Amino acid sequence: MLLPTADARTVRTRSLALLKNYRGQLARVVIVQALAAVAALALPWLLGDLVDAVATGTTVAFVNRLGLVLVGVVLVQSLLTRFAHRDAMILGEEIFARLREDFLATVTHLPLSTVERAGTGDLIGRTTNDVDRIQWMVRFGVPRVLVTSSTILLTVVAALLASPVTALSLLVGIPIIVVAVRRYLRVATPAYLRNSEAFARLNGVLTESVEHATTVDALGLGRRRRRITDRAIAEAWDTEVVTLRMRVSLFFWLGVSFMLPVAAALLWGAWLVERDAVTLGAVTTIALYAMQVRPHVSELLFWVDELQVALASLSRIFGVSLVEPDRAASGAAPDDEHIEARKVRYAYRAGTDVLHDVDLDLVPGERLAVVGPSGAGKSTLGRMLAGIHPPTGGSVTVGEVPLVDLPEEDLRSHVALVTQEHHVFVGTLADNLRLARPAASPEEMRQALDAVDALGWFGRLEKGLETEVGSGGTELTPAQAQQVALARLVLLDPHTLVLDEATSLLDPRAARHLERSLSAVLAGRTVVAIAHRLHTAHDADRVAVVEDGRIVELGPHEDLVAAEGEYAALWHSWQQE
Ligand SMILES: Nc1ncnc2c1ncn2[C@@H]1O[C@H](COP(=O)(O)OP(=O)(O)OP(=O)(O)O)[C@@H](O)[C@H]1O
Repeated sequence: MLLPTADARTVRTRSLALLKNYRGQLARVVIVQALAAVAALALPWLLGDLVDAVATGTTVAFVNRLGLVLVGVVLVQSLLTRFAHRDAMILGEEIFARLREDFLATVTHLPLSTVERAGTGDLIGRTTNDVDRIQWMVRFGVPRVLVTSSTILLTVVAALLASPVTALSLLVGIPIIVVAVRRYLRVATPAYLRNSEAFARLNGVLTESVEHATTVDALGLGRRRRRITDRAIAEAWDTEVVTLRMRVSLFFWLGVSFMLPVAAALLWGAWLVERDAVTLGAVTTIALYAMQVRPHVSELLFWVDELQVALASLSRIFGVSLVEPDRAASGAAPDDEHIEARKVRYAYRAGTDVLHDVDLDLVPGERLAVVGPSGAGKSTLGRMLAGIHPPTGGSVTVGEVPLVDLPEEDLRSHVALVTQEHHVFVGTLADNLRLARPAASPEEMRQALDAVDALGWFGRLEKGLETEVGSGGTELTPAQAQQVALARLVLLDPHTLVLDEATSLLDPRAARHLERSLSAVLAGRTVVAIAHRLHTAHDADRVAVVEDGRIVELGPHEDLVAAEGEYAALWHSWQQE
């Protein structure tokens, strides 16, 4: 199931709402551009006057004066055009920045379960390809559409003012444009969608072959992969031919419609001049306007085409904000640190519960180990206890308030999940630590690193907290990355921690060192440890045995061993290993 896409109406209302924030700037761009266009329109007008003056007889001084005025007009027009372009580009950048920030805020608050169900590929496609397409449209398209449409409008108005009868010739291309563009728009969007889908498939096939080249080689799949690739290329080729044919036909008819007004202005003008209905100068003016408006109409239509692609991307981008939130802060505040799960059920897919009415009462300050066979539901229970997903049934509460009723930032100050994924974000070490507590002082961050036994390597960093880390910066080892994550927990300071296989992926030496760091972090907190090595269970205050989504045994290690049940069997077999 993919993330939703917004319908045309939503795209329209959201785009207008976005543009509304820039009403002032938009008006400024249009006004400056209109002034530039008026200056540009003065040229044909003055040239028309010149032709008339020469035709009826005039002085050299008049021609010189008009020449000077023409130079002045060109200068003013260039200056105004420059300002109009600059303002339009700044506006484009600001609109795009706003769109991107809003989108990022939405994406980072998406319910995890929805992203997991949709697959990260869809979201990544939207945050990269679609954002790029919009960027192109907003940065260059929006300013150019403003510029070209205001120029076209003013040219037509100026032509009508200069000589209404002759200006009629400008309209002859319109029926052809309307028919060609309407036909094109009808087929363009589905054709472009098919085209991008075909290229996405081709990309997938190529990436798969390259990424798994050794497997392809080992199993002798070369010929088969080539056949699949050829098919994908053929499909991409076919869709590309369709879109190209579409464009060639469109641009042929547009070319005709652009040339037609110039020819019409000359023929119609000549006919009118012969009958003394208009002057030669008026015909010159209109013919020049017809020439002048051509590139603008052509550019506007180019952007109309690009707009189709951008609108498809916008509907995918706005679609992300249509995802229903999986929680809403109720405003209730927990009055203690007691976490309790009551009749918790959870289904990743509707109708297939992986947890069945789980009850668990955590004693504040205790260490609880969760053990059980693979796929029993341990991690899912851990995620429920940390408030990552809202349960499908039942509730997990802290101080009687459901975890999912707390604002996200409050939730993390109560309970946090520690997994083996420790991403180091691009930025400084301080940026990475402040993710947990934005207001943390350098001293607090240093103390947090000290608490997790990281001062050794930290002391060797020349720039200390200001060291750039993450991809492209100083490379941190997996153990160091994990210590940064643990230092973040110290800063976050939740009273309860859920550890999911926190140290299992590291080599034993690093793991022992990290366990020391970890125990410093765990001191004084309630801890739920999802245990894969039973010695964690042995050291815990209580052990919960999960099987098929149920807690089947719960109690201290000694009691469970004495009871000779599931846990005792696991314990004995682990000891024998
Ligand atoms: N994101 C997911 N989407 C769909 N099903 C899932 C997802 N994550 C887990 N499951 C399923 O839920 C059940 C419980 O999985 P869970 O990871 O909670 O078990 P576990 O006891 O932690 O297993 P392990 O020790 O192997 O990690 C399994 O059947 C698993 O296939």
